[in-house]
Amino acid sequence: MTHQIELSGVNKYYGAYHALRDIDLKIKKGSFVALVGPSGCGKSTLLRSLAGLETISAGDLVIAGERMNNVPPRKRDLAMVFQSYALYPHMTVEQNLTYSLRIRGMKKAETKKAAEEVAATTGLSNLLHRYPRELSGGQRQRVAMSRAIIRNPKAFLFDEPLSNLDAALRVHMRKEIRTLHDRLGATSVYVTHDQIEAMTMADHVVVMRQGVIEQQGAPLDLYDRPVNKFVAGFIGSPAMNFIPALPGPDGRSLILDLGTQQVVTLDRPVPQVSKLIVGLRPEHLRIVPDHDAMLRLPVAVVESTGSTTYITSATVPEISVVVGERQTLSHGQVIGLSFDPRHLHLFDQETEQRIDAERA
Ligand SMILES: Nc1ncnc2c1ncn2[C@@H]1O[C@H](COP(=O)(O)OP(=O)(O)OP(=O)(O)O)[C@@H](O)[C@H]1O
Repeated sequence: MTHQIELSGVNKYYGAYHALRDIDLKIKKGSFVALVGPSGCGKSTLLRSLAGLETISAGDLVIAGERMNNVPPRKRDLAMVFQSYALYPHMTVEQNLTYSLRIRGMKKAETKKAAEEVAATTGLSNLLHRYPRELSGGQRQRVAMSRAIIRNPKAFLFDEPLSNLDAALRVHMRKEIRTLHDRLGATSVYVTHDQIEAMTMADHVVVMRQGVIEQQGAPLDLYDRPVNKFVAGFIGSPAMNFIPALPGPDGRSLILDLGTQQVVTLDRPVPQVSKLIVGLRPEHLRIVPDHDAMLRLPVAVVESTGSTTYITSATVPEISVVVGERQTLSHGQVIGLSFDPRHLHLFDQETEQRIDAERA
């Protein structure tokens, strides 16, 4: 069996509110899947439905080949890791780790051995006798994960586990969770609203909006070929620039509306849709001498972090540009920009769906 978890036609209502709409999702054994989307899109509801903390209203949920729609959470054999670590404060790390084994009647000697084994994997061997209040945020997070690992579940379900941690620790824990996942050969489902977290940790990213899966696939496939304007704007940081445009009369150019009109000529036919949106990622724009420029924009703001310069144009819509080199630019100065036409994305302004030039 290659799929550890399969959802087909899953719908969830909270009263009249339709929180999950026709969800089809297949999660391969051993894969790391991230559910990502803005607040309220339904990602926690989906995760909680897998865990059995919510009952689905329609559709099928199959885990390791068994239909699980009405199976209670403890019989699903999944382990949930929350952002609030939910550790028992009056228990040591070892007692926290072995609690679930003890209530199932496992002998003391065996639970001790199991705790030591897991602690060796997660780097907690020296901390087994401490209480949660004696641990750092990262260590508590590791205890929470170890407590899930010790149960040897069919899959790990993570609900925004890193959102309480500071930025540096979050980056560190990202790597730690991914390394653990690889070492254990586990199946993991990870909820986050942070697209960078999703892109860097997961093999398969599921982008949700208003209870619907908008797109799913390998992280870089979503970046390279977003199916609509929503996914295009959600994946990538800083966000993709969107410019209203009309097809030019020669069939190979676009008339961009940046307050003033600017015409760019492409290497391919432009789809003859009455109104388009052009998508250009900030990192795909280059500053070039005026005679090579495809676009000319006045500069509004220049911010430099040392390694990277962020430029914002004084146009409507604003255009963001990210370059590696340092720039000495002044407010109001006009810069020439160029880009590889392969990096240009086109969307129908009406439907906001991607349009491919080949289909024109
Ligand atoms: N028990 C409930 N009763 C009614 N509506 C609910 C309930 N739980 C969640 N919802 C609604 O369902 C929608 C999806 O909620 P969910 O918690 O899954 O979103 P989310 O994507 O995880 O958001 P966040 O990132 O803010 O946690 C929201 O509009 C929420 O208000």
